[in-house]
Amino acid sequence: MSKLELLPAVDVRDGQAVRLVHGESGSETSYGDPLQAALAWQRAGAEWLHLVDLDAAFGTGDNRAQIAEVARSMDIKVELSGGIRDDASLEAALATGCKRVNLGTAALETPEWVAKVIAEHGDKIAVGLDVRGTTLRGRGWTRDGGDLYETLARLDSEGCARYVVTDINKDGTLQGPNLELLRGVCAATDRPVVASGGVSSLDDLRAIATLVPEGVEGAIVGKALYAKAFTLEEALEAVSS
Ligand SMILES: O=C(O)c1ccccc1N[C@@H]1O[C@H](COP(=O)(O)O)[C@@H](O)[C@H]1O
Repeated sequence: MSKLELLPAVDVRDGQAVRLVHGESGSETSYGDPLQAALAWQRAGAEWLHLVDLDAAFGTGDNRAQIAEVARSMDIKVELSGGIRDDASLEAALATGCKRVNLGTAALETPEWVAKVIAEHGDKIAVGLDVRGTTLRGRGWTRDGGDLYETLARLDSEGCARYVVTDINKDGTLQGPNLELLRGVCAATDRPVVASGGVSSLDDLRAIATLVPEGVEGAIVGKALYAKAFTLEEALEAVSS
C-alpha cells in the first residue's frame, strides 16, 4: 500500500502567509513571510507544498509575483491554487515550474475552458472541489456552483486527473477531516483524491491514511502545523508506513 502524501499549505493574503477559518475573508491569522514558511516546510522534509493565492481566489488582487518567487525557490513539488481561471493565469502558474495547478471557480463557471486545458495539460491540472455539504462553492467560496457529484462525473468524463476535496465547514477549524465526504468522492471516481480541511491531530492523519486503498492520495495540512498541534516531522512519521 502506498503511503499518504502530506502537503503543508502556504496560503497568501496581502503578502502574508495566513490561515482562514471556513475560508472566510477577514478571519485571517497571519504567520509571516510566505517564503520563510515554505522553506521551513521544505527543511522539515515536505515533498509537496500546497501554495494558494487567496487574493486571486477572492478577487481582491493577487500575490502572483510573490507566489512565483516562492514556487521557484522550492526544490520540492508545488501545487498552485487560486485565481487560475484563464489562459494567461494558467500560463503564468505553469511558468513557475510548479508540478500542477488546482482549478476551482473555472471548473464551475467555464467548463469548456477547463475541458480544453485538461486535454492539453493532462495531470498538470487538478480540480479543487470545495464543498459545503454536497454543494460546490466558487469565487472565494462565496457562490454556489452546482452539485458535487454531477460536476465530478462531468470532470471524470473529460479526463480530469485528480481532485482536491475541501470540506469548507471543516477548513481552518481543527475539528477533524470529513471522512464520509472523502469516502463518497472516492466511491464516485477512480481518480486520486487529495483531502483538505479539518486536520487537527496525528490521529486525523492516520484516519485519512486508512483511505489510501479507497483512492485518497494525499492530505493538505494547514492550521494544525501553524498552531503547532504537531510538527511536520511527526506528521510524516505518522503516515510513513
Ligand atoms: O484555501 C483556502 O483557504 C481558500 C479559501 C477561500 C477560497 C479559496 C481557497 N483556496 C483554494 O483556492 C482555489 C480556488 O481558487 P479559484 O476559485 O480557482 O480562483 C481552490 O483550490 C481552493 O481550495
